[in-house]
Amino acid sequence: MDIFLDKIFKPQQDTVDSLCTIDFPRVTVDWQISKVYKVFSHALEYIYVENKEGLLVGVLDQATMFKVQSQKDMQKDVGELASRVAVCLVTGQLVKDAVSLFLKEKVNEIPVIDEEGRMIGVLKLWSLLDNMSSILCNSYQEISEFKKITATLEAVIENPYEGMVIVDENSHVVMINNFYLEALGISREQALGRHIHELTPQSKLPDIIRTGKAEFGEYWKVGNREFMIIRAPIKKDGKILGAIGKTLFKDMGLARVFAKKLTQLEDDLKFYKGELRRIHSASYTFDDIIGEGPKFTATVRLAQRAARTTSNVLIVGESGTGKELFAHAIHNDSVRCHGPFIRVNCAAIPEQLLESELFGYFEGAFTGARKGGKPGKFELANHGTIFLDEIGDMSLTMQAKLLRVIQEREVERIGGTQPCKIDVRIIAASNSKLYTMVQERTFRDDLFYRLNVMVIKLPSLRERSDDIELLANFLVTKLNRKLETDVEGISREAMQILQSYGWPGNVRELESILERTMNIVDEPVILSEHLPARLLQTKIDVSRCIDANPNDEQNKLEKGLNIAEKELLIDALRRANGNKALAAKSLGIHRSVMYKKLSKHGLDSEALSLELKTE
Ligand SMILES: Nc1ncnc2c1ncn2[C@@H]1O[C@H](COP(=O)(O)OP(=O)(O)OP(=O)(O)O)[C@@H](O)[C@H]1O
Repeated sequence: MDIFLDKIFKPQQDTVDSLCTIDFPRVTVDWQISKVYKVFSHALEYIYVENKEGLLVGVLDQATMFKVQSQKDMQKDVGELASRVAVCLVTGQLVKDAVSLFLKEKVNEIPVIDEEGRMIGVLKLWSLLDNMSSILCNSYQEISEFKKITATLEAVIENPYEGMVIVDENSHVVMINNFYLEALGISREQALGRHIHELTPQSKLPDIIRTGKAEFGEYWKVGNREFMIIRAPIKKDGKILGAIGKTLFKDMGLARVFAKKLTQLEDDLKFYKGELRRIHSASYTFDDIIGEGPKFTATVRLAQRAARTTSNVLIVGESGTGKELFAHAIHNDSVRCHGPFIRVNCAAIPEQLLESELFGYFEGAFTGARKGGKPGKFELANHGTIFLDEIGDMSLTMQAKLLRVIQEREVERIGGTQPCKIDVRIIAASNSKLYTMVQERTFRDDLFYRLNVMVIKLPSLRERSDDIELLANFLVTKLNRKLETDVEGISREAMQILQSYGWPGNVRELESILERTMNIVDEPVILSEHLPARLLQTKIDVSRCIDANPNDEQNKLEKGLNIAEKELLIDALRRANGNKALAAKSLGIHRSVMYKKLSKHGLDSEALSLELKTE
């Protein structure tokens, strides 16, 4: 203790002198101390404030009753208490129940902190009432805590981008930030403690206190500044303690930018929702299905009947015969037309992924499982239709799982424990091999019979060559839209070639040949020579072009020879890997003759490379 005394207590005469005037306001005592003082005055407390050097620098009001009568006494008194002052000054903490040797009283010491948080002195207090001093010390501790919270709150409120005002239950301002003060054009002193209507007559905070209901996104104008604001009641245990008013944006300019971004986001969302709906919806109806032959129209009628039932449907047919087109049309003609249409190509999805694609999975179900999990196609198709294309390519294990889904009408995500009920109609499609597969036991017969409730067999294009002209003309119109071309039609001769071809790829092949031809023709009409050589080959083989129309005035022999010549040229070039000199040699003609003939048949390098590629 002596060490502290030596270090800290160095009485100075002039300081002690000045104390005699008891110039209290010279000491910066923050509001907490003022509050403590108020309590003291009732309790007949004696209070004085020492500075860091341990000297008295002020005595609080009623404490003028303090027993210090002379400068000498004062010095003595201060000296007596200096030991505890030292402890307090060093630690900066409250010292409770210290015993004053001089006064023979219990003394409490509270550090005096200035507005910048520096400790400028120590407040000594001792009570004539025994426990009063410690009660006051406890209040001091609580007040200190409160001060810390207030400081944090003030830091939060002092947001340079938002205005904020807090009123008590009587609508008197208890807190207000600089932004708000600036907007109002007044100082903090002018605002604190005043009724909010004195600052902003139009404020609705009193209404918020009355109703207890918050208001969001309200428009508020102060001076020439406009804001969007929210007003909300401050409640504790159901009781309204006050209200808060807060601007949402620094100004309306920002609000407008925000609103614009929001609108943009909403538009994007609408677009993506639309896209998703489009992806998950069926695009075609029965009106898009072209064909007038009796066999084909009977098939369409059967499909229309199937659409109106709730049964599963199996569509069989060669590749490109329109199985998916029919599935779309059936869905769109069914009661589920407003539900999703989900397509799964069982052949395109690797075996190990098919299960998770169809049934989905939970997060962490397996390595690489997406965060949050993923719904399966069956879940996505709920209340709609799932189209299982190429179902014959599904493994026996998956077939068993699919059968369970069909029977139980529920799916269980991988990694899950609870199956989920689904309401999905299945349309499956396969090429005609499915029957053979059942016989060979590579396709489960029980599943086959579950799917085989309504069977739509689509004829190949060969079987309905009477529809080729109609289809080809329909496809030219469709492709003109897609390619932005103006092809007017197909010449009679070219049409005859199309009709005599075998079409192993069915309508899809017809569509792709027309697309490719339309991309290269300059003439308004597709002529026979525009068609790929493999179609011409068929024509020569069957010699139908020449025999087709006996009334044709043109030289049929010459035409046939022309076609044969073109085909021979292409064939020779293909064998020579496109090398014209070699091809000419193999045909026994001069290279210049070869060039002339290529030009005669419109086989410039672009057309030629297409021809060579197609085979
Ligand atoms: N009757 C038709 N009328 C109009 N377009 C058709 C017709 N049949 C098929 N198409 C068209 O032919 C193309 C192939 O049809 P789709 O994909 O439906 O055949 P698919 O039998 O499902 O083929 P795959 O078995 O290879 O999946 C599509 O562009 C489709 O629009």
